[in-house]
Formats: sequence, structure tokens, C-alpha cells
Amino acid sequence: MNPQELWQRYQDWLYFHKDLGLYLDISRMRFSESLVESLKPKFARAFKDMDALERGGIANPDENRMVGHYWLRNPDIAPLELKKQIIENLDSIEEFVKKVHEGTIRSPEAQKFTDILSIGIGGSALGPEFVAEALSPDKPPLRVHFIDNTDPAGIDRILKRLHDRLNSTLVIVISKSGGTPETRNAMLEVKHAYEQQGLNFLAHAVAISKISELERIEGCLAEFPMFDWVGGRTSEMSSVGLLSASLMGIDARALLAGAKEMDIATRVPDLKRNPAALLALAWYAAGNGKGEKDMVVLPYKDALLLFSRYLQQLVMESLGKAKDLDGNTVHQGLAVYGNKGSTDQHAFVQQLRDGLANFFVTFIEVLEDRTGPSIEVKPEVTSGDFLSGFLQGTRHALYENSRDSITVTIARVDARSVGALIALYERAVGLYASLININAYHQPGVEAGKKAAEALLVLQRKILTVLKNTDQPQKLEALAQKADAGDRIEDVYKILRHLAANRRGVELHGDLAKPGSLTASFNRAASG
Ligand SMILES: O=P(O)(O)OC[C@H]1O[C@H](O)[C@H](O)[C@@H](O)[C@@H]1O
Repeated sequence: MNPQELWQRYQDWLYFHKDLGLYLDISRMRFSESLVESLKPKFARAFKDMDALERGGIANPDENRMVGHYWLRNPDIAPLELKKQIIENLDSIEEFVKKVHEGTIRSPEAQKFTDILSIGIGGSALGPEFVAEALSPDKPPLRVHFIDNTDPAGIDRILKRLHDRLNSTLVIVISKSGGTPETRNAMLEVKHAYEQQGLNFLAHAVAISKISELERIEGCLAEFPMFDWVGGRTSEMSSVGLLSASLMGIDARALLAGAKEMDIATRVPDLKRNPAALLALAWYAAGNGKGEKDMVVLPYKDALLLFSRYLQQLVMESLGKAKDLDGNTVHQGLAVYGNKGSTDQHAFVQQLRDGLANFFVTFIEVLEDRTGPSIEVKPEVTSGDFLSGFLQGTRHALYENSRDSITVTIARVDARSVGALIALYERAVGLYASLININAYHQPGVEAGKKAAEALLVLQRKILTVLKNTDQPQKLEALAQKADAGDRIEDVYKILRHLAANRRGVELHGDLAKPGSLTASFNRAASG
């Protein structure tokens, strides 16, 4: 297309939400009118599915659950019995936050809480992390820290940072299921750190979980529910996201209001007037409805750095499915990665421009450069002009080389626009899932890795028992046999190597470059 035709296509496909100041441009995605025509019946069904979901239908059939994240920002559309719960929960979060800020709720040792330590993983971490990075004020009433892993060194790093302020740190433990090992481990490690300092952990802890499932935290300072009908990856507007955001001084009501406005806009059953439907169309066109192209997310704004990581879970855990809703094997998905512009122009954008054309880009553009004035870094040019120029330049350069892109533009990064962005993508994922006929709201695949890990830990216990009861160094095959795992010698080897590296009493003898020749023994003196 020549520049005139492109300008026309830009105008033809531009979506603009006046109140939110949000633009969506899919003109640089190469799809044809005939594709749009052919998808119309699918979109009609997607709009109907979404309507049924919002009315409380069982949108997650495998788990027999309702899917209600849209109700969180507009309790009036929730089933009557849930409306009250949503409103009461928000009120109790606000009351709790007010008391923490005033110092009415405080730790036994300090006048006020100074820090938040948020423990959770996946959907119980990514939203709060993204929102904190995007919106935390320069001087928040409480500073936030996250532990979202079972990495001992990672846990130590955070605990060292908080060492002198542990007594004024509010620990929020977040787990929908109440049984995620990483979260449980981190909680026990943090509890241990409190005990080391002679502090009462429970007097500093808050639980966000299905009430009573986190038994180990019973008797804590406060508990907020994680509703069964809110999925982890869509839980930012529930207690999961709102508590830490409010404690940090972020306007949670504005976050909800932005999402609510976007929900209204994305409820419109008309492709061209519905930004989430336009996104779903663009994704479908890019990857043939099979995710054949990856989505590279490039926000040109440092505050939105974690958006791609947040979207990675939302999109990939929702759409990456083996079966469709009719039970056919489809292996669907849509890979998401990204970081930020213009930083990435000095890194992986080289490949985007010249290398493998297996992706489309989503630029996130923010019109307001900063709140204060800008100096000129060249005559009539500011740093923000550079940033904007780099975005436009990259968009051109990619398109010239047959690389497609979407651009989402917001006026500024604030609670309302961040709420709207989250809601936009939540809905786009839901609509796209309908187009490709999959259940976006379950995650059967993540269980496989968890089960395999559990089996390894069982094997580890067996190996240690065998080793502790033998005086002679054992060959790995023999050990595996004795641990009833004759066909898992490689697993046995990996377990031993890890234990040997961590003063757990295990010693490996022989040439480390030849794992098959090694023997192992247990030496109590080498443990601890
Ligand atoms: O909130 P939790 O129950 O602890 O779950 C945390 C995360 O882990 C699971 O494995 C799922 O894959 C995620 O969807 C979930 O958000």
C-alpha cells in the first residue's frame, strides 16, 4: 500500500475511546476484508459466549466454575448473592488500608507499618508486580517488595533488604488454592526470619486465600477472600491486586473505574466499535487462528516494563491448550514476550527488523512524556520527542519489511489507564478464545510439572535413606535400584549433584565429566 492508502486504512480501522483517551490502531496488521467477513459468525458467537459468561454461566466447564472478574469492577452486574460479597470486600480492604495508614493497625513493635512483603506466584504476583511498577508513587506510604519464587538466594536477597525493618513490615501471603509450594515455602522462610528476630510472624501477616485453606497462617492480622469465580491471572482487581495497591497509595477505585469503562466498551457486539474484538481479530489474522506468530509487546514507557510479563501469563496460560472445547487436539497458543522501547531497539529489535518474521509487535504508546517541563536535548527536540520518534520509526521500519504491528495509545500512565489496559486484554483473550473454541479459564497443563517435581522429592527422600544406611560409596545404578527407580538414573544423578552442592551430606566421587562413572556416599560431617 502507498502512504495515502495506509493513511486511509489507519483512519478506517482506528478505534478511539474518548473518555479513556485510548486509541487502538490495527491498520498495520495485514488482514483482508474477506477475512473480516468470514470471521463475522465466529465473532457473533464470541459476543454471545461473553454475554453468557457475564450473566454467570459456567464459562469454565472443566472446573465447573463461573468466571466473574468483570463483576469485580461492576458489582451491579454480578449475580445477586455475589454482589454483596464484592462490595463488602472492597469496603473492608479500604477500612484496613485506612487503619494501616493511620497506624491504628500496626505491628507490636512500630508506630506504623513501613513496608509490604507480598508473597505469591503467577496470578498471585504478576498483577501486583505490574501495577506496583507502573503506578507506585515516588514516596509511597508503604514500600512494596515481592517474593514470587522458592529460590533461597532470592528470598535471602529480599530478607536482607528488609532486615532492619522486618518488625514494621506487613507480610501479605497470596494464594488462591492455598497450596502452592513456592508460596508455602516462601511463607515458611519469612516466618522463620521473623522468629529469628524474636518477632511474632502472625502479628505482621495478612492472608489472601480461600479462607482457612492456608492453615499455617490462621490467627493472622487479617484475611481477605479470593473468590472461587476469579481466576488467578484475572485477579488484579480482586483482593490480590487491590490490597497492596491501596497500601502503596495507588487509587484502587480509579483502577476499577478504568477497567469498568473498558468493560463497557468491550461489551459492544460490533467488531469495529469494540477494541477487544479488534485485538482478537488482529491476533487471529496474524497467526491464522493458530498462534503461528508470536506477540512482541513493546511499551515505550519505563513504568510499563512489566506489562509484557503480565500479559505473558494472561495470554499464554489462557490460550495455550491441547484440546478445544469439543475435545479435538489442537495445541493452541499465542506466545508473548517483550520488554520496552526504545531500550530493545539496542537489543532484539535487530532480529525483528531483519531476521525471522515469526511475530507481530504490539507497541504501547503513552502520549504524555512526563508531568513536568522538558529540556531541549537538540534544538526544538526533547527526550520524549526522541522516544516518540523511535516508536514511530520502528513501526515504519518494521512495516516496510513486512513485519506487522498493533499500536495501543494511552494519554498517560495512571490508575485509570492501567485498569483499562488490563480489562482490554482480559476481554481480548476471552473473545479470541471463543474464536478458536477453547476454554481460556483453566490450566490443566501446569499440573504436569508440579507432579513430576513431587515425584522427584519423593525419590530424593528414598535416596537419602539408602545412602544413610550404607557405608560404602554406591554406584548410581545401584542407588537407583535400591530406591526403586532403576530406570531413573539420570534423576538420581541430578538429585545427588544438587545435594552435594548444598552441604546436605552427600559426596560424589570420581570424574564429574563422566556422570556414569560416579559413586556417592553420605558423610554426616559434610551436612549442615
Ligand atoms: O494463587 P495460587 O493458587 O497460589 O496459584 C498461583 C498460580 O499457580 C498455578 O500453578 C497456576 O498455574 C496459576 O494460574 C496460578 O496463578
